[in-house]
Amino acid sequence: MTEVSFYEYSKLSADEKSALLRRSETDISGFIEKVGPILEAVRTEGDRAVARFGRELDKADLAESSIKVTEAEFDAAFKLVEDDVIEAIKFGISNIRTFHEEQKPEAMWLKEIRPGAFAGDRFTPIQSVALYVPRGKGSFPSVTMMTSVPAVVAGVPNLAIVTPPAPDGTVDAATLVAARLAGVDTVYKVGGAQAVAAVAYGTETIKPALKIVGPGSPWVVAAKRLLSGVIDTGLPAGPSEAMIFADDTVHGGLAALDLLIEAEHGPDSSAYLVTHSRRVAEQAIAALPEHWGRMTEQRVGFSKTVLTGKCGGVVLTSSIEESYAFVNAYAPEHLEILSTDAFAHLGHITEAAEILLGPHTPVSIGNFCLGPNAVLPTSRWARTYGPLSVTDFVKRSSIGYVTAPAYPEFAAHARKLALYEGFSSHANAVSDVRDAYLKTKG
Ligand SMILES: NC(=O)c1ccc[n+]([C@@H]2O[C@H](COP(=O)([O-])OP(=O)(O)OC[C@H]3O[C@@H](n4cnc5c(N)ncnc54)[C@H](O)[C@@H]3O)[C@@H](O)[C@H]2O)c1
Ligand SMILES: N[C@H](CO)Cc1c[nH]c[nH+]1
Ligand SMILES: [Zn+2]
Repeated sequence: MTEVSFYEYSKLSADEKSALLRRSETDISGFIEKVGPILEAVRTEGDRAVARFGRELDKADLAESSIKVTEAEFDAAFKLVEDDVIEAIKFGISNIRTFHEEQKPEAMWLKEIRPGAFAGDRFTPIQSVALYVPRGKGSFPSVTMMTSVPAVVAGVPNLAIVTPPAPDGTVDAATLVAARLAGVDTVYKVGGAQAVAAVAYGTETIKPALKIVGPGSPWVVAAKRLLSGVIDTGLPAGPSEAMIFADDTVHGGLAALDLLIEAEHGPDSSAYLVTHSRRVAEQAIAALPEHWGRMTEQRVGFSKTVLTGKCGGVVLTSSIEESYAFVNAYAPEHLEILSTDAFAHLGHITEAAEILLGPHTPVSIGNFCLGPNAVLPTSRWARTYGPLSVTDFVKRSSIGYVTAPAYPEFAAHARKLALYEGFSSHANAVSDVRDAYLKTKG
């Protein structure tokens, strides 16, 4: 008999309520301590350390000379992956591309701020970005699509995927298929903390990048934290998490089915069902054993750990308003609104990285092929970050242009403020000294 964690929200103390908001990743100090030497080894030894950690940590048959995936390996991958999986990858890439092309900002906008004075923004691609594709407790062609497509749409000229090698020294074949179909040709066989260090510092084989994006295990999260002064580490995407919000218009068994989606990623996942309907809560708990009967042993193990532990379970609230409040306080990575009138709830939810509406939009569809990005902020970072997007692959420069007729008014105001702040060169540059130069050509 599996005891799923069950909470009656209104009966919890303030401390118990805040404990529900915790993720397994909240304390990664243990990982930080252990990744320090890995990062230092990669910095000082380069490829030698990358190959050694591949052998030690991934148990991979990896030599320094085989860190970079070859053309022949790409070609072989297309033969290994079944046609219907390749079709599904193409379907996903097509939708993800449509979504991200829509999202791409205009290359430049300019507004006439005052007559004769213009200002705006220009967006240009980041020159090099590394895409982390996990491979520990699963392989992730979907993460390859979700990171590669927006990067290609943004026009990043130097893209490279880093992903852990399998014991036979290969990269997951579907990941290679997805990479090539999305338009990324460089893949390095390196994962975990050593991957973050390799792209931050560069090695003999691996080119350094300005930024790394993509989700990963706490080893990856810890390395990103330590190297955030060396490389831009993008949005914080750690162990997967989801919240299923259900009102009283759906069957609890459906809620349980979807609760298991993200709970099966690993023992460090987080997954809650929140509902004000006791019927839904009870149906969900009762349905879990049948759903577990259709899952692999490994995934049953992971999801049981999550749903019987401190980062998952069923939360019964005393009202729908209390459910909204819990969702917003939790700020989940993925949120499903299970209701026959899902749009009615949407306005009440402000803190969630991805909001999927109605019984036909399970997290699985969002994860693989709907179009929006499934690389999302975890650990309550949805309160300040959004999903990975095209804008993560570009940087913004502001543009300004003041014409001669508009200049005097701006100069007068700028000079006053410069003098007030005590900056004499700032003030001189908008004084009669400039006027004199402007009147002469040399
Ligand atoms: N937020 C998102 O968008 C999103 C998407 C997909 C997956 N995820 C999450 O990403 C994570 C992927 O984790 P994973 O483990 O499957 O793959 P991973 O590639 O992130 O981690 C595996 C790597 O960790 C390193 N490692 C493992 N044990 C180690 C040890 N003892 N010492 C040092 N390094 C060690 C190894 O180098 C290994 O290659 C999961 O938590 C999953 O939930 C998140
Ligand atoms: N749920 C993950 C993001 O948290 C994405 C994913 C890919 N494959 C399966 N799931
Ligand atoms: Zn998932």
